[in-house]
Amino acid sequence: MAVLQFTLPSITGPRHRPESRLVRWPVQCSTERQALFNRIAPVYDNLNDLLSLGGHRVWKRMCVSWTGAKEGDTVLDVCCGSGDLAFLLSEKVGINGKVIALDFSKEQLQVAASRQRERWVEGDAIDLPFSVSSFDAATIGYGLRNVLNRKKALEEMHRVLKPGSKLSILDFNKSSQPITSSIQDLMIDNVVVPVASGYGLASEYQYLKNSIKEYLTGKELEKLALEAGFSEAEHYEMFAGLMGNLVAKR
Ligand SMILES: C/C(=C\Cc1cc(O)c2ccccc2c1O)CCC[C@H](C)CCC[C@H](C)CCCC(C)C
Ligand SMILES: C[S@@+](CC[C@H](N)C(=O)[O-])C[C@H]1O[C@@H](n2cnc3c(N)ncnc32)[C@H](O)[C@@H]1O
Repeated sequence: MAVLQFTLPSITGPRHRPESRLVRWPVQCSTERQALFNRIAPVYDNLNDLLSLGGHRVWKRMCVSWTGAKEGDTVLDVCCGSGDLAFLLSEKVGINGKVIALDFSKEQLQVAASRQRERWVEGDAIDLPFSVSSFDAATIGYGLRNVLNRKKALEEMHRVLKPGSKLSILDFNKSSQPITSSIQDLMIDNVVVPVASGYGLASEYQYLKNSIKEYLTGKELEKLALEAGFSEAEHYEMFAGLMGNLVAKR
């Protein structure tokens, strides 16, 4: 059985930040969001492992499995961040396949590029620099919620996918069950944000909570995917409804 190991990164970063660096809600513009993910890039992976006790790696494996990606495929990971999903996709497509990973955060891409050889592209999810029907599968993990124009991003992913291929969208689940929503809030308010504040990132992780509140439910995501042109869309809840994954067919 794999032993989960967490390297507790040294607590770095300014404990007190000038007012101008605090993240205000709503984070209305793309540049502010870009800056937020640039700031959290150095500790992003370690905090995800620590705060989810490694659980996010299971949820990401499920996301990739739902794409149906196989040996030799050419696949895309949008909002790739530090590259977790891209690495899992490269396991699926093998040496004969190709993984392209896109993000608009330079810092996140630098972390990813330091880890593996995938093709890393700096770009915007709402204006993908790829031709029509380029990919056999695509993922977007914990990304769509952070994109301002979500429908445009879905339309772009639809455009670059081959007919019949799948898009797998992993994110927090905006639950319609009050108890689930309360547990999510409790974890974020009492664990996630306090731990992040030790790294001077309290307001960045408070943004996380606000963005989940502003996100779409599973049913709303299914509807938006169909409106964006996908022929089928099915949302699956995971981990007692705290996480969710939408699988959309081109
Ligand atoms: C990989 C995960 C979150 C990625 C992520 C997404 C965002 O939009 C952010 C925005 C701003 C700052 C950070 C992020 C961000 O990290 C999911 C796992 C990591 C979560 C931070 C922890 C979630 C904890 C669960 C709500 C409950 C876990 C219970 C149990 C201990 C496993
Ligand atoms: C929470 S991280 C998710 C990273 C990775 N997919 C994972 O599962 O850990 C969200 C990522 O989306 C990127 N992002 C947000 N909006 C974007 C956009 N419009 N275009 C490209 N990347 C974007 C951020 O820079 C960040 O790296």
